[in-house]
Amino acid sequence: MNEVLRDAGGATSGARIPVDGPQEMRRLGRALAALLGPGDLVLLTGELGAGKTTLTRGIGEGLGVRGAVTSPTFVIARVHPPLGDGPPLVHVDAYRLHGGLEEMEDLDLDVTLPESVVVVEWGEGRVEELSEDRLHVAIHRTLGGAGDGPAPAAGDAPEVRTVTLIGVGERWADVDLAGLVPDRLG
Ligand SMILES: Nc1ncnc2c1ncn2[C@@H]1O[C@H](COP(=O)(O)OP(=O)(O)OP(=O)(O)O)[C@@H](O)[C@H]1O
Ligand SMILES: [Mg+2]
Repeated sequence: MNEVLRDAGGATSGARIPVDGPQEMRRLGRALAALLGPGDLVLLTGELGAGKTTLTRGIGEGLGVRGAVTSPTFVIARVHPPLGDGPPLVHVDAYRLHGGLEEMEDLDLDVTLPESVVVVEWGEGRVEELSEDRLHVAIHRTLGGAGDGPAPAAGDAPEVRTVTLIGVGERWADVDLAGLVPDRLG
């Protein structure tokens, strides 16, 4: 079951969603894409290999953009143009974005951020100033239900992840993040 998170002020909304395997992570991305529009900023956090790019791949599929989303290893940002009339997806790997926001603005993308959906891996603490409204998505590995144990060693533990979504700002105040259900893969 998804857990609803809400702060007293009401300007922050959130949810905690269990995700069982990479396929389901993609399907969650597809479902999330249905909530996203031009100007939206999504910040992804989670340790190496947590599933940030996998989630972004699903977002790209859900938005209907050109090109499969892959790890932007050799570039800081990649623009995926829309195939239909939706927004482009700008996928940023901020891991090496040491100059922070200015460097991001200097990337000389051929789309503007207000017309795009911008998804930033490792974005927390680096690009918040791009928008007052933003969606923080944190991916944690969990040992089948036992919340706070050490991260399981690769290969020998249940591949369950927990995705925590926190919407910051008015944009997200009334969005039903807890209602997100991983989409079917078509
Ligand atoms: N929910 C999940 N459960 C199990 N495995 C997953 C899940 N999501 C993704 N994976 C797998 O974990 C591996 C790493 O995923 P991915 O590249 O998306 O991580 P990442 O967070 O982007 O890593 P990096 O920090 O290197 O950018 C992939 O093999 C992917 O299939
Ligand atoms: Mg990645």
